[in-house]
Amino acid sequence: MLKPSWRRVVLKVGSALIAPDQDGCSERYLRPIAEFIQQCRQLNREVILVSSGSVAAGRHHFQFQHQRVPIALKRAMAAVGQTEMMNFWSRCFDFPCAQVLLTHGDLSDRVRHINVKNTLKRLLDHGVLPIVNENDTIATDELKVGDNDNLAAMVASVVQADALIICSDVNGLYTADPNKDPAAKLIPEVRQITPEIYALAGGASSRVGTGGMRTKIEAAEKATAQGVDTLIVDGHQAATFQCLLAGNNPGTIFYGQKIPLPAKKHWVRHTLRAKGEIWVDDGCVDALCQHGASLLSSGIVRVTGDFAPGDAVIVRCSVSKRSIAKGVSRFSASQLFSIKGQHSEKIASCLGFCPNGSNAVIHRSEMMLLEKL
Ligand SMILES: Nc1ncnc2c1ncn2[C@@H]1O[C@H](COP(=O)(O)OP(=O)(O)O)[C@@H](O)[C@H]1O
Ligand SMILES: N[C@@H](CCC(=O)OP(=O)(O)O)C(=O)O
Repeated sequence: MLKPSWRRVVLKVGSALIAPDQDGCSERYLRPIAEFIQQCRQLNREVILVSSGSVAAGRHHFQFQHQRVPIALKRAMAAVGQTEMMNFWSRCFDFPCAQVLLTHGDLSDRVRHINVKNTLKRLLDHGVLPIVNENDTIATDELKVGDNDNLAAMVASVVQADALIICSDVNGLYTADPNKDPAAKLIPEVRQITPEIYALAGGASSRVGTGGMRTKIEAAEKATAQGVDTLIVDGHQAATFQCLLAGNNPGTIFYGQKIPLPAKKHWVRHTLRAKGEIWVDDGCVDALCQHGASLLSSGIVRVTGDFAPGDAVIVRCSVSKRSIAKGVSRFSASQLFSIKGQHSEKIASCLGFCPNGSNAVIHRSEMMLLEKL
């Protein structure tokens, strides 16, 4: 059941709905989705659309028969398909649409992240429908989110949505891929995303989808951590949208956590990518996990990777090798190499300066424990 009070929703539409025949955009499934968006707005509910499909929509302009498309050609397909897709959506509405193309780099840089947030807010305030996609034409592997399920979850966090609705070609999470296992059963509700839930997910079975069920569960984990209810629904069926408008769940609902993660911690945990690892001793693991302490240099045994101050890192136990926490390091890898194992008072003499006036290597406000020990 959807919360009756929801006011702002992120709606993600997969490629198989935009260009089901890989022959340009098709109206077949988009009309009922467009009507749903219109009806939401009439009910004073704000919608942010995350639309996949630039590659699938642009593909027919290129003479290329193989299934595996080279990346340079994919970028070109995305460039032409994105305009077709935007034109298509714009024609569905009598209010303005705005194209918002993002990469992971835009969401992991704090200033650009805030710019994205402010722009989306202004668009919503002025009645414009934001239509978000990954900037596939320029995104490199390091800068890419890689799939629009995770991108939609990051957007839901940026705009503090009440719900994330992922429209797919399947009506929810099943006990196994229903396209492969006819005995698979729909799971209508998920309260906790555990490794067992991830184990149910297979890859994409359509020729156009990216990521399959796994990326949808990752998206649900990101969104629910910030209190956002997440639904996976079948975007092929007009009845799906009537059901949603009536406040019912037509597929699988992952319930938002009752105590959402604070925004900064959520960003560290679910948006930033770790650039290295800090290996710590048992005493340090205990201080972090049992006493909520900040990470100090004295507990550090080893540092791997190349990171700068402000980059995210994984904290790992040097004995069990388990990942303990993720946080923002206030020191670079090379600085930590000089101060590892040293008491905090020695930092200034080891480095010749104290880089940021603080002794914590990772302050507890910028660190997330990854598992309960
Ligand atoms: N446990 C599962 N439950 C439902 N679908 C699954 C599962 N495992 C794998 N899938 C596959 O995931 C597909 C949806 O993902 P994908 O093709 O990436 O769609 P989209 O374009 O909507 O993102 C389904 O068509 C289904 O074949
Ligand atoms: N950004 C890509 C879509 C990536 C993606 O996640 O696709 P899908 O699995 O169909 O939602 C595009 O517009 O072609």
